[in-house]
Amino acid sequence: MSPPEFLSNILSPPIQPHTNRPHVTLTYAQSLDAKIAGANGNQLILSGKESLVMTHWMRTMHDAILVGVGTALNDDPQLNTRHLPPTTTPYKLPRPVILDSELRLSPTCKLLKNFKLGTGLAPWVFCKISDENDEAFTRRRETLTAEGARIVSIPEDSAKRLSITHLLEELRSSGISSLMVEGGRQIISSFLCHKPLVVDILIVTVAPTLVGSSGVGATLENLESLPKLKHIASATFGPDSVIACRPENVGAS
Ligand SMILES: NC(=O)C1=CN([C@@H]2O[C@H](COP(=O)(O)OP(=O)(O)OC[C@H]3O[C@@H](n4cnc5c(N)ncnc54)[C@H](OP(=O)(O)O)[C@@H]3O)[C@@H](O)[C@H]2O)C=CC1
Ligand SMILES: Nc1nc(O)c(N)c(N[C@@H]2O[C@H](COP(=O)(O)O)[C@@H](O)[C@H]2O)n1
Repeated sequence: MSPPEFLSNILSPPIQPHTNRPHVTLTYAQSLDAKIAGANGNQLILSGKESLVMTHWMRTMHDAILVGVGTALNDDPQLNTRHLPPTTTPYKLPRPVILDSELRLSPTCKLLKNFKLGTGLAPWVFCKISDENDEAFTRRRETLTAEGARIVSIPEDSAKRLSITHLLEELRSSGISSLMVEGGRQIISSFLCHKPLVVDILIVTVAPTLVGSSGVGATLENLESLPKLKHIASATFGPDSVIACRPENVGAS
């Protein structure tokens, strides 16, 4: 069993990292009207089973998979490869990575449960550099560590968000060559609009569904902040269209 040709063509395994950061694949599923979730952020299963399998193949092709704490709290994701066909050789599992300044991740989340059951890698949780007198923060750190998470403190950027530059450098020096970023909305915007560009490839599944104006849109940013894209490839998986693009001028190592 191997990934669909669509993926092996555009991600040419093994995916090559840059000197100081992993290769970054940004991916998400959206409705025809560009919504990634329902009203109040309700999780929607937009992908049909064929494109979901494609996404799980994509997960096996990356060393790590990142979501924001908004998604971790809202969806309680597993970020594993359970939709792939059974096989005798286990599939490579990506390292779960969560961006979580305040350590709000639940100690009972599925990512930590899967780690304890031996069905997932220990999550790496990136947080802010805290004041050592912040006892509540220290307690949350100790609790998550006891449950198996690796907690990594990194600086914030000028907008008081965890610095994507520091995150990517830290991942690269921890042996992560390829990172798949799955969302949610704020994370998609931060990665897409980061200067210098850090997204190597954008792979979007478009499901033939309408969500309406109460849904959560894929990006928060205005047109001027968003990169120009060059189309790389498209394919259909069941009823869904999957489009791969590369931001123009990405690639500095
Ligand atoms: N259809 C799809 O493919 C997907 C849909 N979703 C949907 O997206 C929604 C969640 O999106 P959203 O609420 O925006 O949450 P996100 O998952 O984007 O997480 C955002 C949080 O991450 C933390 N964070 C830390 N550093 C950064 C940074 N540099 N940039 C951005 N965020 C950072 C912040 O919390 P703090 O300040 O506490 O650190 C922030 O509030 C859910 O409804 C989910 O279902 C999610 C993934 C995929
Ligand atoms: N590919 C895809 N299609 C959808 O319809 C989705 N809602 C998502 N969401 C992302 O997948 C995470 C859930 O992963 P698990 O099924 O728990 O492994 C969710 O948190 C989003 O990141 N993706």
